Amino acid sequence: MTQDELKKAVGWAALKYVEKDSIVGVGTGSTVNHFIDALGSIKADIEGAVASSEASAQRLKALGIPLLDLNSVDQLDVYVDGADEINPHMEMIKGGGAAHTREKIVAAVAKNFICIVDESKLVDVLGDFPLPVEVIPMARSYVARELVKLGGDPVYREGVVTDNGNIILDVYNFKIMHPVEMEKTINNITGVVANGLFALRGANVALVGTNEGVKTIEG
Ligand SMILES: O=C(CO)[C@H](O)[C@H](O)COP(=O)(O)O
Repeated sequence: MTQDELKKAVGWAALKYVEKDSIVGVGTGSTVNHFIDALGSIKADIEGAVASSEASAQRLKALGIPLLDLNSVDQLDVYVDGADEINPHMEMIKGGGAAHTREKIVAAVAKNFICIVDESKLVDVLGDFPLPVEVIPMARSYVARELVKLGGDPVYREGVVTDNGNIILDVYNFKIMHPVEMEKTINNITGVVANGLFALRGANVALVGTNEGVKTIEG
């Protein structure tokens, strides 16, 4: 199977976590795009969706799925999203699509985070994928210097402006042995909006697309 076929398989498999008449938290990315297509097939059975990005919102809207503002929702049953890396502790790196800040916010409101990935995203130690950090534009150089002090090599993602009007630094060469501590440390740098580590709030379930079928890992 191609990587996109594996993504499609997990996108559709995630439907089984969607409760009737519920509001669904929806992530961002090429794997989630398959989940959005799947959600379109049951749109009459759900109340609507909360999107973690403008891109996902557009896609949901195009399929006629009602969009809700997160501020009007107390709790979501599920949040479904992809990841750039996931380790055996269900900790992730996200933000390859520059959407991780809103993804963290929507995930925070959800009881269960269902992570949908193809098997290339499974790792033992996070950090081969450069860690995305969303930064207030005027703090770019200061934050970059602080990230160098932590041992990373930050690179400005040219031409990318997040949905929140900020910039992204991708940090190379971190071997992230202690994701929770690293997530807190980077978030404490003044000027950082959010980093792409999802360790304080990891996934509850991972659906992994493999050539042998979709595997379910529970956290
Ligand atoms: O965090 C994300 C976007 O900010 C995505 O979930 C992550 O980049 C995975 O994307 P894809 O499903 O396209 O491989």
